[in-house]
Order: sequence, then structure tokens, then C-alpha cells
Amino acid sequence: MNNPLPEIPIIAIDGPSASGKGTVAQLVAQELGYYYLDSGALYRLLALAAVGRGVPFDDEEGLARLAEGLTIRFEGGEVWLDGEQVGDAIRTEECGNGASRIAAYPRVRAALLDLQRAFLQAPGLVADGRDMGSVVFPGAMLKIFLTASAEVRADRRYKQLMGKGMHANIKQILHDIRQRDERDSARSVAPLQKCADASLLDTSSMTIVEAVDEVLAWFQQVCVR
Ligand SMILES: Nc1ncnc2c1ncn2[C@@H]1O[C@H](COP(=O)(O)OP(=O)(O)O)[C@@H](O)[C@H]1O
Ligand SMILES: Nc1ccn([C@H]2C[C@H](O)[C@@H](COP(=O)(O)OP(=O)(O)O)O2)c(=O)n1
Repeated sequence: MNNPLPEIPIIAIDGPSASGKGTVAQLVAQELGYYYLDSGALYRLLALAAVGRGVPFDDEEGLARLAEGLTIRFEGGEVWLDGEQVGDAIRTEECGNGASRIAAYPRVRAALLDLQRAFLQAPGLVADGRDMGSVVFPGAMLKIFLTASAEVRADRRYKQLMGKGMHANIKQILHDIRQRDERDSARSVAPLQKCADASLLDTSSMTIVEAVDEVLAWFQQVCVR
């Protein structure tokens, strides 16, 4: 399927956990004055809602129903679930691992599709996740596969969690990241993989500013084509 609104420019940034997708995507969106979709946050919100409502992580039908009725709101970098502010609660590694588990179910993914596409508004959208370029916005103007070595990503996530005053153990984070990479890449539906038409950006030895500048430079190139 192509973009529902192909005339609106979309930058799709996919990649593994803690590669810097969200950070880079938000800065690019800010620079261009575009909207931003953090698709992983939707899977994290669903995992949190499932725990809160007692829906087991192996109940695909129950999770899909829950996804269809989610009441969520994004505003000013914060997020609300059923009226409760949950920005920090969804950022834990437990929630990320839960999100990765429930994201493997086709019916869960289907239930979240329209919600993700509803973020597409003029003047443009920067969307990050695992399947932005392959499934949700296959007609994106620019597709990027943003990655970094597992060790660099574990170090980034460790510092990020410590910076938020959250408990973190670097060995456990590296273990979880490898397990999540494996689960997200091996699933049968919308697996994490670089699309043939995506540009590879390995940020292992890049600063955030360098990564953002690279994305903006690629975007200028596709805009003048
Ligand atoms: N190129 C980079 N160099 C150093 N740190 C980075 C870089 N990109 C992102 N980070 C840091 O890594 C952490 C994880 O980034 P985040 O955007 O949350 O990743 P993702 O969305 O892929 O999980 C953040 O604290 C961010 O500031
Ligand atoms: N488009 C997406 C986004 C996230 N997911 C799943 C798989 C991921 O491991 C979890 C959490 O995603 P999120 O992007 O928040 O995770 P990271 O910040 O990269 O660690 O959700 C997905 O399957 N498809």
C-alpha cells in the first residue's frame, strides 16, 4: 500500500533499540517544522495498558481489542494513557521488552495501523520505529535505517536511564538489547530489517548533531530530485 496522502513528505527512520532513532527523528522534525510519530511509544503504551488491565502478553485477541480502544494523548513531549501521565512509565526496559513481545502479533500490529497513519499531517511527518518504511509508510520520500553496534547502543541506553534517575545495569541492558534485536528481526510480520530503498546510517561513531545533519542533507537531496 502507498501513502494514504503521498503528497505530504514523510521521513521514515527505522532501526534497532537505542540506536538514536527518537532523538534524531525529533530533531529533524523540529528543524523542518514537521510532525513526529514515535511508533514504539504506541507499542509501549499497549504493553503498559495490558499490565494495568490484566491482559496477558500471550492473549493476541485481547491485546488487539485493547489496542483498538486505547485512549492516548501526546502533547509537548509528554504522553497520557487513560488520562494518566505515563511518559516515564513507558520508558523502562521492562516496558520496552513487553512492547517487543506483543509487537510480534499480526492482529496487534493491524490494530495500531490507522492510529499511526493518523499522525500524517501537512507540512510533513518524521516517523520512527521498526516498520515505518516497510509497512506503515511505504511511500515515504526518504527512508533511513539508523543503527549502531549493540555495545554502543547499550552504553547510550544505560546513560539515558541513569540520566533519568532510573535503575540501570549495563550487562542486563546489553543482554536485553540483543534479545530484542533477535525477536524484532525474526518475527514473521513486519520484521526489523533494512528496506532495499532505505539509506543506512551507522551512528556508532557519530555525534547526534552529525547524524541529524546527515539526515537533513539526504532529505535536501531527495527534495531537489
Ligand atoms: N549519535 C549519537 N551519539 C551519542 N548518543 C546518542 C546518539 N544518538 C542518540 N544518542 C543517545 O542515545 C540514547 C538513546 O537514543 P533514543 O533516541 O532514545 O534511541 P531509540 O529511539 O533508537 O531507542 C539517548 O540518550 C540519546 O541522546
Ligand atoms: N514500529 C514499531 C515500533 C516498535 N515496535 C516494537 C519493537 C520494539 O522492541 C518495541 C519498543 O519500541 P521502541 O522504538 O520504543 O524501542 P526503543 O526505544 O528502540 O528501545 O516496540 C515495533 O514492533 N514496531
